[in-house]
Amino acid sequence: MAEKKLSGAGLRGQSAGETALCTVGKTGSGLTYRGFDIKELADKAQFEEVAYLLLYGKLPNQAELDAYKTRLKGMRALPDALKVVLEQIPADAHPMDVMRTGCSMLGNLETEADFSEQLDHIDRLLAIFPGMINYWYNFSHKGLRVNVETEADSIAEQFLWTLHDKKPEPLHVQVMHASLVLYAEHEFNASTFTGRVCASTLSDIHSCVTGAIGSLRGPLHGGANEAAMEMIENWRSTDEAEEKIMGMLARKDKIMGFGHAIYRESDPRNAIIKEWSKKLSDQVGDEYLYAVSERVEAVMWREKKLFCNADFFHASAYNFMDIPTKLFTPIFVCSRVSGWTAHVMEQRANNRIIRPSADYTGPETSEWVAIEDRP
Ligand SMILES: CC(=O)SCCNC(=O)CCNC(=O)[C@H](O)C(C)(C)COP(=O)(O)OP(=O)(O)OC[C@H]1O[C@@H](n2cnc3c(N)ncnc32)[C@H](O)[C@@H]1OP(=O)(O)O
Ligand SMILES: O=C([O-])CC(=O)C(=O)O
Repeated sequence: MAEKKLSGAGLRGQSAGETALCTVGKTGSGLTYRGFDIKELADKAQFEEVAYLLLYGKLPNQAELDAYKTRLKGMRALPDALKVVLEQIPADAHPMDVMRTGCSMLGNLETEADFSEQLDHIDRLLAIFPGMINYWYNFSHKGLRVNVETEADSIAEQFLWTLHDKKPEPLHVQVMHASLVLYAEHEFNASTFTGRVCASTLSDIHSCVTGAIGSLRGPLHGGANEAAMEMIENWRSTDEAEEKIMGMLARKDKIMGFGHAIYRESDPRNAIIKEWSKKLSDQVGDEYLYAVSERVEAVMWREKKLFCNADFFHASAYNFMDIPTKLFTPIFVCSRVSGWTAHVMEQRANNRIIRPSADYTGPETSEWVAIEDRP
């Protein structure tokens, strides 16, 4: 199978370094983490197993997994000073800005003094992020100071538990595990590359992750799951969806949740999350959202040969689990922090400052004009 032609702007098709963490689109549509196929990981692994694989270099055995989960469970508490900051952030703030601020604040409170401490800080970020965003969400939207030191067994369960302030149902936890596995790592995508550039200056781990959060926020990257939801939630029938998509294509609008910088004919994560979305749709008795999503998928392929990326069916899947749309991209952060930080460690282990060149397009020479003589 021919690979997608990768050339032109956006550094497309240029190698910007080496990684042992992930391959994307090597066979046109494949995705592997340290050689493991994404389908197998999403079907069989808990998110903590995948995080361990990325961060510690191998799949954990049962004793290692149990110990890792216990370690993460013990790292969930929010420092009081972080709670104070979270309580200042208004309800109409974007939750990705809350993630960015929360991560940065933690960097002030628990600064990485030496790279030898990196794994402690990384595990702390993994453990704290779900409770951090949901503490802010519940406080700002409901005046509730939610307990983040729950009995949740995993990061997947912790997210849902701290969001809804109760133990979630097993099916939802299973879907969250799969979702977090799918989002964990993706080679040199924009947010990971941001993190690596920051790491290459020998900056601290919180700066690397804070920068990566900022890059993930945009609708061309992680923000697409929210943007897709905001689009499809307005449509009550498949015919309405088709009519609206045709109109958007005629106006040359970008359809969020479609297309990819590397994959050519499909994103392997889509089939997996789509299947979960269908299961959840049946469970909640949904009458149109899944069908609307499927019609949009069919029309986009028929009209443009554009396929759903990882974000599109995540929108309906999260919606069926009663997750507010504005929290979709923060879930991506709770997962991708594993990949980002694995890349930071990889960069640090074999570092040279990332500093490419630019093709200059400005004037050859400019003549100085005194300020009083300028037009
Ligand atoms: C987890 C993730 O981050 S996955 C990505 C999430 N982002 C989105 O879903 C946003 C929508 N998609 C996009 O904007 C793009 O497909 C990107 C940013 C993902 C990739 O961008 P590129 O690599 O530049 O796309 P690509 O080179 O394949 O584009 C080819 C053509 O298809 C068009 N196209 C690509 N995606 C879309 C889309 N979603 N809707 C409409 N047209 C599109 C491009 O505008 C381009 O048209 P042109 O040749 O007339 O300029
Ligand atoms: O690889 C990319 O460009 C975007 C993406 O799918 C991801 O980061 O998961």
